[in-house]
Order: sequence, then C-alpha cells, then structure tokens
Amino acid sequence: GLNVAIPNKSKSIKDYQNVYNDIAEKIREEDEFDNYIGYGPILVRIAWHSSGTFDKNNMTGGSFGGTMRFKKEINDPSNAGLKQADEFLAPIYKKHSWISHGDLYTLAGVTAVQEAQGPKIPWRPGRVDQPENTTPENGRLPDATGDSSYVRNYFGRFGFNDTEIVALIGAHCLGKTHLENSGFEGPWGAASNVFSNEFFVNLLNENWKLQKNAAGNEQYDSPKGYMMLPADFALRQDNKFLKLVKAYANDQDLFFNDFAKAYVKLLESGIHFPADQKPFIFKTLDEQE
Ligand code: HEM
Ligand SMILES: CCOC(=O)c1cnc2ccccc2c1N
Repeated sequence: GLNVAIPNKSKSIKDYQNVYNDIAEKIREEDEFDNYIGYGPILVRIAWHSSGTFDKNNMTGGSFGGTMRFKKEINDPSNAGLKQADEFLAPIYKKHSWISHGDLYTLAGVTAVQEAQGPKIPWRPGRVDQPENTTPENGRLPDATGDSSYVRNYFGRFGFNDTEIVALIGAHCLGKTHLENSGFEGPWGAASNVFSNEFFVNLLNENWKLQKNAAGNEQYDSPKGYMMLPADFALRQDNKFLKLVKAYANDQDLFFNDFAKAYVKLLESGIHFPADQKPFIFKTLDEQE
C-alpha cells in the first residue's frame, strides 16, 4: 500500500544539513576510494537502488522502508558493490540514529550529486524503517543488456516518461562499471566524480565498437577508453530517446534541471508526503565556507 511520510517534528533543516555535512566531509576525506573516484558515485547508486525496487502496479518497494539495510536486499546480485556504500554510511547512522535508513540512503544520494557540482536536489524526510519481512524480492533492478523498448518498459513501472528516463541515466556520468560487480568494465582512466552532461556528449561523439569484455559480455568501447552498456547505447537507438540525448549533450543546464526533477521523483516513488511539507534545499560545503 501507499507509504505515508511521517516527518520528525523535532528535527529541522539544520539537523539534516548536519547529516549532509558529515556525509560530504567523509566523501572529501576518503578521496582515495576506487582509484580516487571517491564514494560519491556509489552513494548515488545506493539511493537509486533503494528506490528502484518500486512497482506502481502493486505499490510495493521503493525507498520508504529502508530495507536495503537487510541482507536479502543488499545481497541482490544487482546490488554488488553497494555494501561499501552501506559501510560508508554506518558511522553516519551511528552518530545520527534518529534518522531512518530510507531517509539516510536518499539523503546520501542527494549529498553526492550536489557535492559533485551537480544540480540542487530538493529533498523531503519522513521515510519510516519497515521490518525485514517487507523487503522486496530480488530482481527488480534493470538489466544492463536491455534494448530501448526494454528500458522504456522498465521505467514505465515507475510511471516515468522518456524525458525522465533519459535524464536519470545521465547519472552514468559518474563512476564506472566494475567487472567483479556487474560483469562490465570501464571506463578506464576517464571515470569521473564530477556531475555533468559528459555521458550524453560521449554517447553521441565517440566512435563506439561493440565487443566482448573479459567476462564474455558485450559492451560498447571507444578508442579513448570510454564504455557504454548496451542499455546506455539503447538511448541512441530510439528516435525519441536520441532527440533527448542530443538536447542534453548541447545544454547542460537543461540536463541539470530535468535530472533534478526526475531524481526527486525516483527517490520519492511510492511515498505520500503531507501537502504542506516543503522540501529542504541543502547548501554545499563550499557554500558554507
Ligand atoms: C537502464 C537503467 C540502468 C542500468 C541497466 C544500470 C546499470 C548499471 C551498471 C551495470 C553499473 C555498474 C555497476 C558496477 O559494476 O559497479 C552501473 C553503475 C552506476 N549507475 Fe547505473 N544503471 C541504470 C540506471 C541508473 C540510474 C537511474 C542511476 C541514478 C540516477 C544510475 C547511477 C549509477 C552510478 C552513479 C553508477 C556508478 C557506480 C560506481 O561507480 O560504482 N544508474 N549502472
Ligand atoms: C562520461 C564517461 O562515462 C561513461 O561514458 C559511462 C558510461 N556508462 C556507464 C555505465 C555505468 C556506470 C558508469 C558509466 C560511465 N561512466
């Protein structure tokens, strides 16, 4: 059923900005992770994966219950590599254990985007931890080998349109794939921890070649060492998706605006917030100097 957010009346934006700052400072402090990419990208991914179990057809899953904290969900093969994000957040939770896990995972994703020089992501607290037996079954996250109709159909489960789908996948400007996690590898050297429209620029302009990687999976590789998943490349293979890819490659502000809206919708999927609950917009560390 629908999850109703219960904001903690005793907490204000100041309290959540403190949690944001602790996460942001820890990202800066532990900068050597994953060959100096840092923790930002996997914090964006754990926020997306804890929300990506949502299914509007039966109103199950989504970020509300914080069930990513349970073995059944974090051990989903689709979540390979995310234990490191959960471990990164454990001391933050220890210090601020008044926060729910659902709020912590999504706030971490908001912090990571903003600290990577991405757009401001308005965020609302009020997710309430649910018991282990409410953990959704494995297999609700997308398959990297899907084509454009697979991708459109998958995100249709959330009620997302083409604009929201293409904008969201633009988060692949961050981080990289790891053969030991997903069976895909790269981009080598080029992996970034700065949020930008680079994913769309590369998708359009690189000379892509479909080839088998060391795990025997097909992926698109470019002479510069970039890579695209088949599901990334699918955005070039559909006329409506391609139009959006071009728009974002040519206008980073448009991408930032559309991404912020779609990311909020993803992180809040399946949750009803009180009509009068205004979202918080956090300052970056640089803005608080
Ligand atoms: C068709 C939809 C999608 C597919 C098939 C997909 C698949 C993948 C795969 C296979 C990886 C590599 C994981 C690893 O090997 O470590 C990855 C990484 C990543 N994904 Fe996606 N993804 C999708 C959508 C999204 C969305 C909607 C977001 C966020 C809004 C996102 C954010 C990320 C980030 C930030 C990384 C890098 C993580 C790291 O550097 O460890 N992805 N994705
Ligand atoms: C801007 C250069 O990055 C890329 O072209 C790129 C492409 N697909 C990805 C898929 C999953 C994770 C990271 C990815 C990524 N960093």
